Amino acid sequence: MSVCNGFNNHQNGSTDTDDHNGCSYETLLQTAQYIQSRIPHEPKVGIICGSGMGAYWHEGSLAEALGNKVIIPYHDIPNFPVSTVEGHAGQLVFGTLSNIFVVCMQGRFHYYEGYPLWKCAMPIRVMKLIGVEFLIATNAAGGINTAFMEGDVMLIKDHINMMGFAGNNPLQGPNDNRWGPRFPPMNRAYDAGLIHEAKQIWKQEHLEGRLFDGVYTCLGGPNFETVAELRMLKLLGVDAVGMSTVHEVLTARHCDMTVLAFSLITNVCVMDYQDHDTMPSHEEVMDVGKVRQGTLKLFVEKIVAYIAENRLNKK
Ligand SMILES: O=P(O)(O)O[C@@H]1C[C@H](O)[C@@H](CO)O1
Ligand code: HPA
Repeated sequence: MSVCNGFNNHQNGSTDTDDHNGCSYETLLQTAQYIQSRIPHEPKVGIICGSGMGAYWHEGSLAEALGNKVIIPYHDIPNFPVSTVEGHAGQLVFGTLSNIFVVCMQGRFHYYEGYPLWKCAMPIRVMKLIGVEFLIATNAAGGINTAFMEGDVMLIKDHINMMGFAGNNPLQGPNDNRWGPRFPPMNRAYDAGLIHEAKQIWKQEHLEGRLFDGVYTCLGGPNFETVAELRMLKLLGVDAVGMSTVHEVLTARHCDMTVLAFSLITNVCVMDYQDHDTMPSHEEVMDVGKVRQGTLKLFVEKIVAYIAENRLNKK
């Protein structure tokens, strides 16, 4: 058995960050085989439940709503990282949603936790190996677009890979063609058809609140941004800023998954020096997530139903 460095695994407990391309295809096959031995079906849709969408085991979360659940804590999964963010449940939850078998990542991995980007995104490759074709990634983000208010939802139509500008990319290092090509295109990272359908669903279901689309960027965190940084991001065309998702989407597109992603705007970014009272906090992020999780749960459920009826087996 090849043991991969850099994981809090059962074998070595090490956190070596040098091994930047992480685990080999063969090692992740072992991870996938462990998971497959615990579940009754292949999930075709993977859902990342971020801070805005029940990363916590709150009653009423999407993961809790799955039928015939199989729950696998991350710490039981060979080669998997463990969640360290306050409140993140840290488990894969399998089960039925809209009559198909799906997997929810309840809690994700962030760069600021000390994990390199390839490791933050490694669960995407595991999802691929167990059968996932469609990824729905959700996150909490700060609203930079001045039209945005707390509680709004932004479908991600594109991203700016700020960390990539600095040479930090989950795909760096040797490329294994079994995952995907050395130079993957990213101009259609977010599926335009799914974005269109998601907007239709929001309207048809009369979901509560406002839905936008826009450009997301991920910074390394863990600090929230300075006023000058936010102003710079605004100039660059960023609508919402967070600390995740981009590296997951790069990894998912590299292995040819279809991606839909959205941000819950949990706070309006403080863009001027006169505002002495407003300060973002993780507590606020969790609170807004809790308030909005019922609506987002319904949203995702309907999107999954659409995928099941119209997109599965048609890729
Ligand atoms: O996991 P996501 O991207 O939803 O979480 C955001 C970014 C930080 O982890 C956290 C800040 O409160 O929320
Ligand atoms: N900045 C970065 N990440 C975030 C924010 C923010 O304002 N809100 C929630 N996640």
